[in-house]
This record gives sequence, C-alpha cells and structure tokens, in this order.
Amino acid sequence: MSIIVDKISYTYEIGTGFERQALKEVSCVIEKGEFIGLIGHTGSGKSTFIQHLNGLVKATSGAIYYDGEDIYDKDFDMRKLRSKVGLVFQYPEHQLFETDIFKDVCFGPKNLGLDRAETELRAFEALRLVGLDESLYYQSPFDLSGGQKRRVAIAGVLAMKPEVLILDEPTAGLDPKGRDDILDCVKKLQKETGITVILVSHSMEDVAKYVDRIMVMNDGILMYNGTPKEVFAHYKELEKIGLAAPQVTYIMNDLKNAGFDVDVSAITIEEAKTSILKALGKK
Ligand SMILES: Nc1ncnc2c1ncn2[C@@H]1O[C@H](COP(=O)(O)OP(=O)(O)OP(=O)(O)O)[C@@H](O)[C@H]1O
Repeated sequence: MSIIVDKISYTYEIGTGFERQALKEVSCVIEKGEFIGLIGHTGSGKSTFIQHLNGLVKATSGAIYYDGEDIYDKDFDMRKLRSKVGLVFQYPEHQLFETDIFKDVCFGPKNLGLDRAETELRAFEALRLVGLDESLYYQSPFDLSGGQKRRVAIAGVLAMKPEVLILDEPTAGLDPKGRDDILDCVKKLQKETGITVILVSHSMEDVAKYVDRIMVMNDGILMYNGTPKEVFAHYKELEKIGLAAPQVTYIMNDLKNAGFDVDVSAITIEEAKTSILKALGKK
C-alpha cells in the first residue's frame, strides 16, 4: 500500500461569492504501516484533505495515486478505494444506531456482501482490537461511556479490513484519561495489525508521543512534513500559526538558552528527564 498525493488543490463553492480555496498544491507520500499525525488549527484544511484520500471529495486540480493507480482514472474502482481507506469521522458515536454493539460492528462487513460467518468473525476481531470487553458486545451502544462508544465506532470501520485507518479528531470531547486510552488503543492496534494510521488533531501535545511523522497544515498548505523532532524544531514558527509544540520542547529550549547542555529534541518527559540529569552530571 502506498498513496502518492501530487499537488492537489481544492476550492469549495467555485464560482459563487463563497468561493474558498481549502487546499493549495498539497503533495506527500504515505507508506504502508506509517502512523501519521495530521495537525492544523481550525479551518486549515485537514478534513478536506482526508476526504480526498478515500475519494469522497475530488481535487479541483492535481492527482492521487493509490498503489500506483490514478484514482481519478475513469476505470478506477472508487468503491474498492472506500473500503481500503477507512474514515472515522468526528464524533463517530453519533452514527451508532443498531440495538446492540455487535450488530453495529457487523453492519459494514454485511453491507460488503460477506456471509454471516465471515461478518461475525470480522466483528469479533475488530472488537477485540479496540479492547472492548466481551461482556458488552450484546448491550445497547447507548449505555456505554463516550470513550467506549467511540471504540465501537472505530471497530465498525476496522471490520471492513481497511489498509488505511483515518481518524478525524478521535479524542474530541473526551477527558484526559479517555484521550490517553483511545490513543493507546489506536497505537496498540496499529502495531498489532501493521495498518497505516492517519490521526487528525489540532494538538501537537496529544499526538507527539504516538506518531512517526507529523504533517502540519496551515491555511490549505502542507507547511511541515517530518518526524516529530524535525517538526518541533520549528516551534517558534508553529507558535506564529497558533500551534504550540509540546511543553517539553519549551522547557528544553529554555534550559539550553540558560546555558544547560540539554537535548532540545527530547519529546517525552522520560527523554527530557534523562537529558537533564545527564546535563547535571548525574546518572
Ligand atoms: N462545505 C464547505 N463549503 C464551503 N467551505 C468549506 C466547506 N467545508 C470547509 N470549508 C472551508 O474550507 C476550509 C478548510 O476547512 P476544513 O474543514 O478542511 O478544515 P479543518 O482543518 O478540518 O478544520 P476543523 O479542525 O475545524 O475540522 C475552511 O476555511 C472552511 O471554512
């Protein structure tokens, strides 16, 4: 699996007074098994971008290649693309509707035309991957906590066996514990299945310790695209566009400026602690 995005631009409401260019010549490559954080403030173009990846929105100009195939070619199978690139929208729990959790997760594979045995096998596997306790499978989704409902919604997409899982703000509206639980769960299932994950967020702090690569969108432009360490090195520029780097980045840079020989690229508290102790001459 690979996705090549070649200079895509997208304008909403072309030719009306409300015309708005949401993407400006965005190019990038997404490889199998990557865990990518797509970051940007409100209105920067994140949602528009991810909807291009499964063909829900068609670029005004530019091209997208999925496994080398041009998705805008007239013979390209868009339905297949949609089953390969699973998109979990913001607040996906609002789309749960079946009488029990298991039925809800079965809905997607059943719709793909799979037989009952295969459908149920996939539902069990998906529910296991999101770490939902078996005792809950036959309960109404409406009796669950916010975080649990969201897991059911993610399981519903996983049951379609996508190659790419895109999550739009999966932590929105959850408390800090619920936020960590969901992200830990996504990281775990990503490791176990090798699926490619694109996680949309407006918080660097949230995604820093989970992702391999960060793509920063600003006003429709892909401004940075690199490892968290590479991207956070631009913390001053990020601040100018309303995106704060993780707090650790600020502490380490302040210490460096105060004359301590610390590693400014530390991202986690653990890395920072090790570097500070070393600079202080302790083990
Ligand atoms: N259906 C639409 N019609 C017109 N303009 C739109 C539409 N959807 C989005 N836009 C505009 O396109 C730009 C990019 O929006 P988009 O939703 O992609 O940003 P975002 O980064 O996902 O924001 P958020 O974090 O709020 O979801 C914004 O200026 C937005 O107002």
